[in-house]
Amino acid sequence: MKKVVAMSNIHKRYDGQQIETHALQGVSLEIMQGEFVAITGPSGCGKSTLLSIMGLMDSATEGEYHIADINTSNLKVDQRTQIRNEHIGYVFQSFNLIDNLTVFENIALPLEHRNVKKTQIKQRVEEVLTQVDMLHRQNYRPNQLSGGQQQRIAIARALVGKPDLILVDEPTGNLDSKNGDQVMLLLEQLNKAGSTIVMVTHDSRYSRCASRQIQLLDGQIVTEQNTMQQVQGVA
Ligand SMILES: Nc1ncnc2c1ncn2[C@@H]1O[C@H](COP(=O)(O)OP(=O)(O)OP(=O)(O)O)[C@@H](O)[C@H]1O
Repeated sequence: MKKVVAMSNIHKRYDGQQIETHALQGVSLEIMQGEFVAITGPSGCGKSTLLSIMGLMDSATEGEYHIADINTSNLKVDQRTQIRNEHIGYVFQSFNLIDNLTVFENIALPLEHRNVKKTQIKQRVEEVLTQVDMLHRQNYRPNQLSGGQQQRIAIARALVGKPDLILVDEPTGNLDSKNGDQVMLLLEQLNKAGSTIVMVTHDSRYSRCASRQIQLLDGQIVTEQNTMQQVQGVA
């Protein structure tokens, strides 16, 4: 199995005007291809900071981070952007879709940035729309869809470039429980089909859907466990 994430002794310090926050304090972590990892822990423990560093949206102050065997420590900004575009897909709590583009155009965007041919874009976008069961809404705009449907489109957009890693930040935070359950079920299906997923969640019902749970406290990993059981009402 390929190692997708390898973090070694990651620290993150934020310099405030008067105080420095030591948000991550020596996190070491490996994630293998095909895993579904949930990161949990109380507010302020460093979950979003860890996800941002994993997603190359922010840099560690100290430590080494390899994604798909690429050492990210000394990359230039444009190299980081390229690696982010090619290796990582994101799903955010607030969907982050572009309202004046159609569903199809939103999903096509990451492939257009890579200069993929139009015919290939059409084929791949239709493929992921079918996977999330939203092909019939391809000409809609995001504001014509329910929250759950918008999150499925955001998941399709994360999938379209066949990333090594899908990072998911509180995917059910803006959804009612029925739509939240459907989104979690979709993530489980994608993981079973081979996607490697790392998800931050406050919701212990959903974190148990992951095959591995990592709990953070005050910027450090305090417990890890494998969770094989499925959650009633979700699976
Ligand atoms: N840009 C920033 N500047 C200064 N401090 C920050 C910044 N971002 C986060 N922090 C601090 O770092 C710590 C970890 O924050 P982080 O957002 O990673 O926590 P979290 O576990 O995701 O919290 P939540 O569950 O509430 O979203 C907190 O003490 C926070 O105040």
